[in-house]
Amino acid sequence: MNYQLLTINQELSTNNPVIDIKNLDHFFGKGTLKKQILFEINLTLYSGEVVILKGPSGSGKTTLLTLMGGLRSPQSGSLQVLGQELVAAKPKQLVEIRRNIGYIFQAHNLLKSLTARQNVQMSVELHNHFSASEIKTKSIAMLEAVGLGDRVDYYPHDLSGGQKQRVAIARALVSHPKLVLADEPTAALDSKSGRDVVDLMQKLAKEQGCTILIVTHDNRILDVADRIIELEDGRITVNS
Ligand SMILES: Nc1ncnc2c1ncn2[C@@H]1O[C@H](COP(=O)(O)OP(=O)(O)OP(=O)(O)O)[C@@H](O)[C@H]1O
Repeated sequence: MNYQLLTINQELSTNNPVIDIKNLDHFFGKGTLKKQILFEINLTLYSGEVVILKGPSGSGKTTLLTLMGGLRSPQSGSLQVLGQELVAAKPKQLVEIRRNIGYIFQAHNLLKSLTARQNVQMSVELHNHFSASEIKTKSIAMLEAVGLGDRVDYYPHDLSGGQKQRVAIARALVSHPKLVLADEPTAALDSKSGRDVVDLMQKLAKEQGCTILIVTHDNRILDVADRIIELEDGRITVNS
């Protein structure tokens, strides 16, 4: 046993929370229509982990994912993303945190009028420290990494569902975010394409050392996870 390596790995996983949530509640609606959706969520995600979030429809998975992604404002408790507190954060701070996160959704959300490369480039252009030629090179390299080196100039309508989702993965990972949030990334795909897509996400996440959280109903992909979290009626019931 290499104890030095073990210690380093332990330090890496315990010292680097990418997400740290404490006593988070969330409500929708106002007055008599006010309804609590999330209850006392406590959850820490560490650097380099692939985590699956599952649970019945309506249990609060997407709500939790959008809170972690700075896509809606958390109301109480504490939610830290990459060391930044999002409870009571200003809209500008949420925008800033979103730059450090890659998002992959069920519908790939590619822009129809842009080629695969241009769709990927858009995400790098948010980071203004790269030159135009660097951005182009990075985008092509990322499309090659997802197996679409021969499709860089194709428009979305000329790509299959699985290929479009691979472009979305390239777009999410091209700027090497520390966190990738994926909401039902395989829902619109057949089982083979779905499998390929999650295998690819896992491989790239491990190569880049980023944390990846996948919300899914798809029991066929559970084995890609280092950890599975289960939500039921807005509460975490499994964290293993
Ligand atoms: N913007 C909103 N306003 C009011 N209620 C909402 C809103 N968004 C979600 N809800 C409610 O919050 C609950 C949790 O929804 P959420 O989409 O987070 O669940 P989910 O586990 O992701 O479900 P699914 O697996 O069906 O996508 C549901 O009862 C839903 O109706």
